[in-house]
Amino acid sequence: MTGPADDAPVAPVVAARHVTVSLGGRAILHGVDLEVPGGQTVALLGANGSGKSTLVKTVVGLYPVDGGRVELFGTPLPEFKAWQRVGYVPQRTTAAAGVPATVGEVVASGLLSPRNWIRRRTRGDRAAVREALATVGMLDRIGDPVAALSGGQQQRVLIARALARRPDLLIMDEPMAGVDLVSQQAFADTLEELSAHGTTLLLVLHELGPLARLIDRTVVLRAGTVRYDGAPIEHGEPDAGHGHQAGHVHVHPHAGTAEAPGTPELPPGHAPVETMSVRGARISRGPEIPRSPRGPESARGPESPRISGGTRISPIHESPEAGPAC
Ligand SMILES: Nc1ncnc2c1ncn2[C@@H]1O[C@H](COP(=O)(O)OP(=O)(O)OP(=O)(O)O)[C@@H](O)[C@H]1O
Repeated sequence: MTGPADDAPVAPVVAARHVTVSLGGRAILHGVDLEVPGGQTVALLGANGSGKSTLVKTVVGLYPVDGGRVELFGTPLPEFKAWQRVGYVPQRTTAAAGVPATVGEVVASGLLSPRNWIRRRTRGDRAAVREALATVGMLDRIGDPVAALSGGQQQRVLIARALARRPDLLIMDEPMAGVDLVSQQAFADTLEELSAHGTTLLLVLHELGPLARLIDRTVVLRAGTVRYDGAPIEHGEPDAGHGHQAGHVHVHPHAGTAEAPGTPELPPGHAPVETMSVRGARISRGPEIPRSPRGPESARGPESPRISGGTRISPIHESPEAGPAC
């Protein structure tokens, strides 16, 4: 029998509702709406300066909102405490940051919050670190100083740092930047495995590239507003090279269904899709096509399967201000 709880709507993992953000006295985001249901993989695209990093930083609580609100797993951000469920890899800086730490230490730091920084590592922590490093193909470098790694390898260490806490939501800001092609493919495989286990992925990208096969949906920002939200498209830059008007966006080949009759309407609250080209044809609206096998209910609970079924780490309880691993 189906009880009332079974019928209860499942909250999106990420919900930004009419979010407005100002930085340095300038409005950067202008009423952005974004909902990411559990298990979905969303690419956030847009030109330089369109507000992608600002949006994801706002989602993880690094920037305050002027207006609107953000919810994670159905909880308004000011009350959100389950940061162990969230992994965040910022736009590439450096994993070394002048600190003479080893790869293993940097990854292990992702398991700690400011409140438990000096607690001893448990066996479960060590297993989580090793598993995360194996996932990004860096386990053999666990004892090396991060400063000795290439930029791409440092990026993989930062990704492992986020993976170590086995997040239900993983947000990454341009994770492919500076990563060589072979590593990009390996990284795409890693994300695919995470996604298959129900991890929700929000990825800031300039183009889909090797991640194209994973992407369920693309959202394009322009000048701090959502200009496209729908089927995967390769990139959200104006396409001068193809003779279309500036502002048109290209549809990824997988999005061919956008041409099909009976194209579903965008859900309420989503920005209308601007005119775009689909294999040479012009359409004015694109469907949102979430991958069906993983519905919202697939957002994992605490006992859901993890990257490879390894030893689980103890949950680390953090204060709301502690923020995600980043
Ligand atoms: N801390 C800040 N203070 C003031 N302005 C900022 C700050 N951070 C970003 N901005 C401005 O906000 C706008 C959006 O920047 P943001 O980094 O979010 O864009 P982006 O789409 O991520 O760009 P990119 O692809 O180049 O990383 C830009 O005009 C940028 O100069």
